[in-house]
Amino acid sequence: MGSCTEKEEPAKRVRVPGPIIVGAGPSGLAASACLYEHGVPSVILERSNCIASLWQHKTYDRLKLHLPKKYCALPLLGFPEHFPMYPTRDQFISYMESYAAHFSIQPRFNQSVQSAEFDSSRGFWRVKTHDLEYISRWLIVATGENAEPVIPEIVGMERFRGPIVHTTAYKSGSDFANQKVLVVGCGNSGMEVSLDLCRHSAVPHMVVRNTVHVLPREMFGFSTFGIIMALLRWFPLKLVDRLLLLAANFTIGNTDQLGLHRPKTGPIELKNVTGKTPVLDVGALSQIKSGKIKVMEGVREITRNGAKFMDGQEKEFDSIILATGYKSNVPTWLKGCGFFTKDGMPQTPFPNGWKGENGLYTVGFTRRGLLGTASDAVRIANDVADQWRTIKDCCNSHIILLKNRNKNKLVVEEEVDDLDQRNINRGLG
Ligand SMILES: Cc1cc2nc3c(=O)[nH]c(=O)nc-3n(C[C@H](O)[C@H](O)[C@H](O)COP(=O)(O)OP(=O)(O)OC[C@H]3O[C@@H](n4cnc5c(N)ncnc54)[C@H](O)[C@@H]3O)c2cc1C
Ligand SMILES: NC(=O)C1=CN([C@@H]2O[C@H](COP(=O)(O)OP(=O)(O)OC[C@H]3O[C@@H](n4cnc5c(N)ncnc54)[C@H](OP(=O)(O)O)[C@@H]3O)[C@@H](O)[C@H]2O)C=CC1
Ligand SMILES: O=C(O)C(=O)Cc1c[nH]c2ccccc12
Repeated sequence: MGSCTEKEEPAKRVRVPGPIIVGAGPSGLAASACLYEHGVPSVILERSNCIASLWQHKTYDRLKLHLPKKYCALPLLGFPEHFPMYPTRDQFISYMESYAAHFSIQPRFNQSVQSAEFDSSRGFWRVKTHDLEYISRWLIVATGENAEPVIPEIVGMERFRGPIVHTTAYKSGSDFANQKVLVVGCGNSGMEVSLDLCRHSAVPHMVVRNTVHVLPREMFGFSTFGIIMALLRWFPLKLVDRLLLLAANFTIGNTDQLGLHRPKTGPIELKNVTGKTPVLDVGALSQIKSGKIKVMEGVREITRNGAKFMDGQEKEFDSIILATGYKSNVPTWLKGCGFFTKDGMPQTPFPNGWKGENGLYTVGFTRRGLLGTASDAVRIANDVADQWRTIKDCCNSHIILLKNRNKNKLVVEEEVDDLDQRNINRGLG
């Protein structure tokens, strides 16, 4: 038994000359690669045992990118030519693996960051995991907008006799074959999971409690996202939204009759303002039209055998899938810093949310998918590289002078001299 008076062992300290990056998803890898290109070493700390863990561990088998690959490429190295326009999950993971290998990125796995705090007296960040404390002048937050599942509290949930799983744990409809399944949520996950369930002879009932924009993934032979990007170059946002909705009405018809009512705000304006992604339909809509996916109003309560709905209906279900989205986890570990909202998103909106104070940066919090990640990563690397060069030049010519005059400024520089740069690039071996 441990006693309260027992002294805690001080954590072993690792001095990192370049930035510490938290998270080895696409954003962390992109930031590290861009820094590497500038000759700046970095260390990535990842809680999981692999890169792109969201994609490897928390997504379903049938997942494909829903934007064309050219809009999902990370900086400096694109997708292989032979990949299809919409790469599969496995192809995306293989792209991430080659990306990391190409830029010699070797994250430190099983290093879940428990706290990070700026030590203003020393001028550096202290980043703690269960066994180590990392120290650096720069901290790059790359833990993502999807770090944790959102699990709503629905009345009666504890009573339900069947399984309740979030989409992060959903792999395939084969686990639900011939079942009646309640899918809570109608974002891209809810739609795609419902479609997958149909393909495994399950009967999905999808809860649509609110308004939702559904757009076809392609219109007139072009990707809808490509059309959006092209229109945005020429026209104001509101006009682009109106054109988009005209075209969507023409191609998929009025979704109102299906119980899918559109928000008053257009799809791209809504995405920019709230982060709510429009559904890019890959087949769910035709299953809704044919009645194979049943659209339900909001859930009033979960019962032992099923659910009661707002419109008074009651139905039995074998399983419940929560397609209720994700949230950031930054507030749980980043301490004493007002840069993030209580929801773990940067206070400053895009495109200026990538840089905070005291060497703090964020990559992948733009609500603009992998395009946003790429834009952040390039900016961060340019900014850090400028400081890196200044420090190096300064250090080379004035090292003795500085050592005597300003000890604080030298903390990082002494470490640069101490550590073997090649090892650092490779995640400290
Ligand atoms: C199902 C799905 C499909 C998507 N499809 C597309 C698409 O087609 N196109 C597009 O542009 N965008 C898409 N997105 C949005 C976005 O591009 C992806 O979520 C992308 O993975 C974001 O990359 P990221 O590195 O910012 O975050 P993540 O991929 O979530 O990576 C963050 C990493 O940080 C780690 N981490 C979290 N907390 C800690 C901690 N405390 N300590 C250490 N490590 C930590 C996590 O384990 C994870 O590995 C999709 C999102 C989802 C959920
Ligand atoms: N192929 C691809 O590339 C895919 C991409 N994605 C992306 O992943 C991200 C996350 O998507 P997703 O997982 O769908 O999450 P979203 O946040 O987009 O959607 C969550 C859904 O759950 C609903 N919801 C939340 N709580 C409740 C509740 N208590 N009762 C009823 N409904 C509830 C929301 O409704 P409300 O609007 O009323 O809050 C919304 O419909 C998005 O950016 C998406 O584009 C996801 C899947 C596939
Ligand atoms: O899939 C996502 O989460 C994305 O954020 C990709 C994305 C960025 N901007 C968009 C506009 C319309 C549809 C998807 C996206």
